[in-house]
Amino acid sequence: MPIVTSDAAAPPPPPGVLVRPARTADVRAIRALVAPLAEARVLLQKEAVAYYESVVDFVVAEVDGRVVGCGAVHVLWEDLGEVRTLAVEAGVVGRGVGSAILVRLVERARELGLSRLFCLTFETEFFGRHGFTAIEGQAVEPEVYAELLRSYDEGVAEFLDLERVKPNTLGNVRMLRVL
Ligand SMILES: CC(=O)SCCNC(=O)CCNC(=O)[C@H](O)C(C)(C)COP(=O)(O)OP(=O)(O)OC[C@H]1O[C@@H](n2cnc3c(N)ncnc32)[C@H](O)[C@@H]1OP(=O)(O)O
Repeated sequence: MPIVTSDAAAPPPPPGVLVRPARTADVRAIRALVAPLAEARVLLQKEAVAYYESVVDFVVAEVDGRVVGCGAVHVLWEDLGEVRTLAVEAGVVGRGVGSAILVRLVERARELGLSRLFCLTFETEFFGRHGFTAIEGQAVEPEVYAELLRSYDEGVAEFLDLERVKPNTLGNVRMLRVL
């Protein structure tokens, strides 16, 4: 399957939708978006402090001044990042908000100098339309894998597919996009 390396075919953000970097004051809204999805085990459950610590990773989508979606790109290694916590309010799905967030995250990944983006998801069609393809096995060399094992981040444990987190990731697909 060919790897998509451009967003030329990506739809523009829908009218009235503003995608912007998150601020600390958005953390409450981000947590409210994530809560039901974490409850349903679609997204990883995290403590409030983890959102403040990673707020610079996040963008939010705003409609009429209200946050209706969020997403983050987390750097894993020199060339590699992970799309995390992509969520759109249930009443707004299917209107292009998720795509607008993901397009912005890909842009952000490129600005950071990343050349590959990983994600772990049930939404394989959505990510597939954005150039991600399913991968088997690890996305990093054994030397980098060994370095990443030193991380305390639960998301990194899931990226590494460690035995202890496998119950959390059951049914998720590992996907990668070359930027
Ligand atoms: C790495 C991770 O974070 S994995 C976790 C991913 N998040 C989740 O699973 C949480 C629950 N799901 C969600 O929050 C959302 O469904 C998301 C984030 C997956 C997608 O967000 P949405 O705003 O619905 O995305 P968007 O509207 O851009 O695209 C969804 C579908 O709607 C359709 N669509 C897009 N724009 C429009 C539009 N303007 N009008 C009608 N339909 C549209 C597209 O065909 C698309 O189909 P696809 O999913 O087969 O590609």
